[in-house]
Amino acid sequence: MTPYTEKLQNCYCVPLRYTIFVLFIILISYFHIYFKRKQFQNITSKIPTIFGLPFIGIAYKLVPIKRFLYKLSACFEELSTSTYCAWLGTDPVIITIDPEIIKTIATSSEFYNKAEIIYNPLNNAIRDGIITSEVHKWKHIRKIVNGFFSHKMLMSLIPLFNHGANNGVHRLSKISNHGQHKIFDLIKRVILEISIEATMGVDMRKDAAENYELMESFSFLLERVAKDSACSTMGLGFLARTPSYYRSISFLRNFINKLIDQRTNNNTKSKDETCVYDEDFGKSFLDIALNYYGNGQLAKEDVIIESISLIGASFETVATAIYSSIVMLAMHTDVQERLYQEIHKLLPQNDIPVAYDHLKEIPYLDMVVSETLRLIPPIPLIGRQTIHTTKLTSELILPPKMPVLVPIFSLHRSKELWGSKAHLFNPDNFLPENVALRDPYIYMPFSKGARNCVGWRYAEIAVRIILMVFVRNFKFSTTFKYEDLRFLDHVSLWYDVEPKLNIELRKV
Ligand code: HEM
Repeated sequence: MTPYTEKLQNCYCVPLRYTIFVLFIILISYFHIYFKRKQFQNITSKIPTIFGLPFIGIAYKLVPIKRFLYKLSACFEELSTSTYCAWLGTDPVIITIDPEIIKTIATSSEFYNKAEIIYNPLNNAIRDGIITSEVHKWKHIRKIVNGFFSHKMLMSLIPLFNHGANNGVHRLSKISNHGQHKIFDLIKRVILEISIEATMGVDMRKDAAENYELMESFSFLLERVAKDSACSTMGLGFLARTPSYYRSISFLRNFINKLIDQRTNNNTKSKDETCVYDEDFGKSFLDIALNYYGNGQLAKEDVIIESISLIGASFETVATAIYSSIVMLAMHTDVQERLYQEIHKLLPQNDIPVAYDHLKEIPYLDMVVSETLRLIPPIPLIGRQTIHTTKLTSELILPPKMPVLVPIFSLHRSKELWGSKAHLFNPDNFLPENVALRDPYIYMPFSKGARNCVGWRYAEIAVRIILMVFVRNFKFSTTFKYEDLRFLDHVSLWYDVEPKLNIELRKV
């Protein structure tokens, strides 16, 4: 072979080898997709299915996160269905707002596990805690955590909720009567302080700077986890796990570790000075958890993880519920006036603390809060997955580990389920006679069944007490239009643009 022909051969052979290699990869991928789709044919042939693009499915439609909730909702209307299957990455998921199916996944022990496809990013950040853990570990932890939410414990927190509410009034007063303000951060701070006092038994108000960093770390982490979820379906989750993401995790862990050490030291003293409770009443979650740690039923790592889980799960959700209720009242001043009258009649003097019995005599507040949680559910999307092969409906048999997602946001706004005015704020939706007519599984801000929100009673009491104190002190208004509200899924629900509010101090 002459040097010329050898050069010519090399010149053609290298691209040819690459072409064959690429064709081979395409062929393998084609067969992979073909067999994967065939494997799920007994599901995809029975319900409307969106296959999307090979390997990423419809994941590209869900990024940016701004469109995520709205896209999920739109598919129900486009496909005229209450249950559809969509390929997210290389796996199919069932997405449903069908109350019958929701009842099955909420109540059947076959669906106790959380859907890995959406919870893995949270599990990466807060390893194997109550929110994401698999059924065996979850049962053990849930039993321990349930202890913190007994009636007696919740009653012991009422002075703390009142104290936190008054603290909020003090801070809001400083910006009242001075134009429109963003107040979500202020509310989040107040609620974070309450959450930490309740769960850790430590007064956080003294350490404002650390408190702020803590709030920022939680919020940043939730935002990263949401991005991780969206990108992971395309295999790009690592893009969300930046150095700041790891710094936030380590900041939170160190913070909780420090509190645990502080608390363990204090517990050895005869009288605990940092504990904010009356000794006759309950203890903090940390006290209970440390007890289990002491007798070997919980590892220290579990105490750290469950503490982060409880603070994380409680503070953004409760803050969002309170802030959203205020936004709704500011946008619907007739509702606000009626609510004020109800509260004023019950508690004519501003300095009387709200007691548990007062909460039984505020039906209109109950309706306002329920309607707010319908339109603006702080957790907009949940998901479970099968443990074994399981019958979901008479037609659908699901293989193990098949995820079923419930977009609570879409469920609560479905015109099929809530009527043509489903998108509008109307507390009358929660008049007892209207509630009695509805399927209970079309409303689930706290989820339902054994794996529902463990803190729902805590949340209901805290939100009501704080709102009563705020509404009796201030009149809220805004120029922001209800129709312009848009929401994002950052694990918890976020406002795309936060409405500014006018806060007017009421004359007593
Ligand atoms: C308005 C406030 C709240 C709302 C709307 C809310 C909503 C929810 C929802 C929908 C779930 C189910 C999540 C899922 O299935 O993935 C959940 C779970 C959970 N929530 Fe809440 N939550 C609120 C407040 C709280 C509070 C105050 C705490 C604790 C103090 C808390 C602790 C938890 C925990 C630990 C779980 C996981 C339970 C388990 O898997 O066993 N939440 N919450």
